[in-house]
Amino acid sequence: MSPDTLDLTRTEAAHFTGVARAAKPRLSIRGLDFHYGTTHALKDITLDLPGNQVTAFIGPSGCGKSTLLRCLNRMYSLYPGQHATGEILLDGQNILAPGTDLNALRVKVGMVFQKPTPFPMSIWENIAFGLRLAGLKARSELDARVEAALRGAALWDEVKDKLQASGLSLSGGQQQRLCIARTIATKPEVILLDEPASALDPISTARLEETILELKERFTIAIVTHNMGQAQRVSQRTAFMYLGELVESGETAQIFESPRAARTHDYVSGKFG
Ligand SMILES: Nc1ncnc2c1ncn2[C@@H]1O[C@H](COP(=O)(O)OP(=O)(O)OP(=O)(O)O)[C@@H](O)[C@H]1O
Repeated sequence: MSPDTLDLTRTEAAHFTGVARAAKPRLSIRGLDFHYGTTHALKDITLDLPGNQVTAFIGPSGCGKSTLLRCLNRMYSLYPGQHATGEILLDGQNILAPGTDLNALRVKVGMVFQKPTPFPMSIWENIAFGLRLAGLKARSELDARVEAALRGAALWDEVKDKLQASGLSLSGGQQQRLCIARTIATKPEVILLDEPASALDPISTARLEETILELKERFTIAIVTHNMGQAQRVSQRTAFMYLGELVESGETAQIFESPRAARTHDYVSGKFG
């Protein structure tokens, strides 16, 4: 179901999909279509992600949440046969345009995956690795940036006395915060989180959610989550998707308390999932 099928005016439709309300978008998605070969996975998605806010992508399995996230840093470009059309504007530049510098894009738009993926190296090296690739060499500067990243990911106090221990020796929740530290070390503008707590216990999940709320002060964040409580706790805006379409988006409280579309209501109230 799209706003068109509800017979809305263009202004109402813009309001309905959150385009009119989102102040100062950091990312603007316009008319995005995505294909895996012949599978049409995203259909005419238009959505703004405002800066310094968390936007949650929710919807039933297979609706296209992860695909939408993977468009935002062109992750799909690594795979043959996957193809996006439309526009995704970051700082006014269409990142889907041919000739986009994908390495530079992925520094600006960092990503954290479902399962923690620390490199098999020390905690310090996990973070210094990307900084070195970005050209940093001085040990004192690397130390300072490693510490700042670990503090930003709320991990410093737990690891400051064992920076040379393997990243793989940390708990699952700590590993996920290490991956966040690795991502923020290179100072991205946007952080993409693909079900980052799905492999974590409740205490680690709560810690991660606190970290996400702290990070939004400095970054623009998009999170895919199946957990409706989590979407309400960490996000300021929510986009509900169904069968590759964006059904509606808006402030999180509005989506959960007074959704406009019947299908959104049914999903957030647990009638299907
Ligand atoms: N590599 C792929 N090749 C072909 N089709 C794919 C591929 N990845 C995903 N799809 C299809 O694209 C659609 C959207 O998938 P996507 O993974 O984005 O959904 P999702 O909402 O993130 O689902 P889930 O909540 O189960 O992770 C689905 O129909 C899926 O089968």
